[in-house]
Amino acid sequence: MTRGLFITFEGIDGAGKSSHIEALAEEFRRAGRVVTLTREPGGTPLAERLRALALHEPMDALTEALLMFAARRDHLLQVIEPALARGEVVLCDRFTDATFAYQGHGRGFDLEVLAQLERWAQAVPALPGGLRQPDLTLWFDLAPEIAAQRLAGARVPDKFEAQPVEFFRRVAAGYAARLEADRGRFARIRADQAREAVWHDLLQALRGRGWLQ
Ligand SMILES: Nc1ncnc2c1ncn2[C@@H]1O[C@H](COP(=O)(O)OP(=O)(O)OP(=O)(O)O)[C@@H](O)[C@H]1O
Ligand SMILES: Cc1cn([C@H]2C[C@H](O)[C@@H](COP(=O)(O)O)O2)c(=O)[nH]c1=O
Repeated sequence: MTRGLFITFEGIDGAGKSSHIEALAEEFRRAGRVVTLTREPGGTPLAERLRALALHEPMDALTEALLMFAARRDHLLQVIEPALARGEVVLCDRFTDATFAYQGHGRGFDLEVLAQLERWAQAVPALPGGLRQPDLTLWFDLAPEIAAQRLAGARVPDKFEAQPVEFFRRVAAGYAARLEADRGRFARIRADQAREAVWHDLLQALRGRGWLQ
């Protein structure tokens, strides 16, 4: 059976992830793969309810992190693991790198505690190493000032989108640190380019791994 693939999309709000995720799903379908397109926080009825709380209710950073990981555990067990077991391509708009970037670097919450929560929430005993991680993370790297311009007036901002540019500088630095710690898993996409160039680079990252022709 074809091996499942778990690909995550990451970046600050407004970096351009959603603009490309459906196109990549279509590209995989053209290549004969079944695709599960999903997002975090969310992806199951329970996780979507937790998302509504996390994105709109004021709370401290630990509560926020616990909600993210609770939503993730449900999503992993209900959606991601079954899809990977069926040999599907799972494209997920954000995953645990977002928790390290937003709750860790953005809010300043303890990275070691996040790492422990990650070990519990992503435990899949059948896997070598026992922990589910993405096969590839596409990091849309964009300056917070440009992202803010792109989002200005586009929609009513949620709790995170309403944060000042300094918050997103810390979040972006968090993503850069995650890439440095695990270079093999990440592809950095320069998101300040025109859409066509971003799409080209994204496809190259997939082709370079032999996952698309
Ligand atoms: N390469 C690009 N050049 C200019 N504008 C872009 C580009 N890519 C996306 N945009 C625009 O920027 C805005 C944000 O894009 P998009 O919603 O895809 O970002 P996102 O990373 O998914 O954001 P969020 O995480 O907040 O949902 C949209 O208005 C989109 O049309
Ligand atoms: C998974 C995850 C997400 N967030 C934040 C990041 C975004 O501001 C929102 C999700 O909105 P999107 O439009 O779907 O990108 O949630 C977070 O702070 N921590 C996380 O783990």
